[in-house]
Amino acid sequence: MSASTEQPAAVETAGVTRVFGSGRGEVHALRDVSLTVAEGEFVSLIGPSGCGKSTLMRLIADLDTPSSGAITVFGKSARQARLDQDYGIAFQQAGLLPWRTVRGNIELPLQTHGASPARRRERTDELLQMVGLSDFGEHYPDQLSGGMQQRVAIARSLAESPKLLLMDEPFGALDEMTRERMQNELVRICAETGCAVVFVTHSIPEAVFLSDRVVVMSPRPGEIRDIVDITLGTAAARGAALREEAVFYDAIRAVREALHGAEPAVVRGAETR
Ligand SMILES: Nc1ncnc2c1ncn2[C@@H]1O[C@H](COP(=O)(O)OP(=O)(O)OP(=O)(O)O)[C@@H](O)[C@H]1O
Repeated sequence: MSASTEQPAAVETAGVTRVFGSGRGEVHALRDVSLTVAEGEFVSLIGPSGCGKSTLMRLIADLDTPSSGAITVFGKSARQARLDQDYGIAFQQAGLLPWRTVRGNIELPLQTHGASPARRRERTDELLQMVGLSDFGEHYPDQLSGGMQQRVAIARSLAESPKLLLMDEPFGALDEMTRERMQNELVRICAETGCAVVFVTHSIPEAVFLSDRVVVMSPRPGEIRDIVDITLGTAAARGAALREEAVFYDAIRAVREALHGAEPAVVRGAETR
């Protein structure tokens, strides 16, 4: 992906290691993680609790710095990509500004990039409808449930149709029906906008439904244990009916086997339902 004639990868991590603390308190969170996410590719990270998934996301988003190794985003340093706001972020904690209304939060990226008030209103209306919060535009984040706050954060991350989305368990606090609806929407949006996504989840079916590749990580220190190619076809083929099909279950089994390795161990923190 880094050849000069090709487009730079959406994300490239090369030998990324992150060690927290020092001496006896050292925690090796990630070891030698090399991963390339192509433009337009949907890649999920899955692995046991504490294996460094969020750490990797924070490093890509330049909210933290690797102990060694390098990260580029569209060929730029992680820092430059953050300053240029080259991607949308939806992380576990919604990260909304409590003093702005729901509408004000969703509009923020549009405002930063100088969209006109009319354009902002139109786009925000669209997004509010998409995440099922049309009646809550004038509410403040602390007036919403955790799942509603997450949906606001997802709407905000999509506001500018970015070429890259960094999503860390964005659907974790949603009820099952809303979660499936948001998954369907995300597949549609990715097909429409051609955006790349790096997506952290504990749910194997969710990873399989959404992804082109599922990156399976080992317990701490997190390393890439395996990468499973998911060949379920284009967005059009990934309709709700796919969830009932044998190929879907085959892909789930492949990821589960990669996650559990040789032994059928119970991997804490990874849901197989
Ligand atoms: N700022 C920090 N200081 C010290 N240790 C940290 C810090 N951030 C993360 N860690 C440690 O690094 C390891 C990886 O944490 P991380 O949150 O990335 O895991 P995760 O795979 O996202 O877990 P989960 O699936 O439970 O969300 C954990 O052992 C955690 O305690």
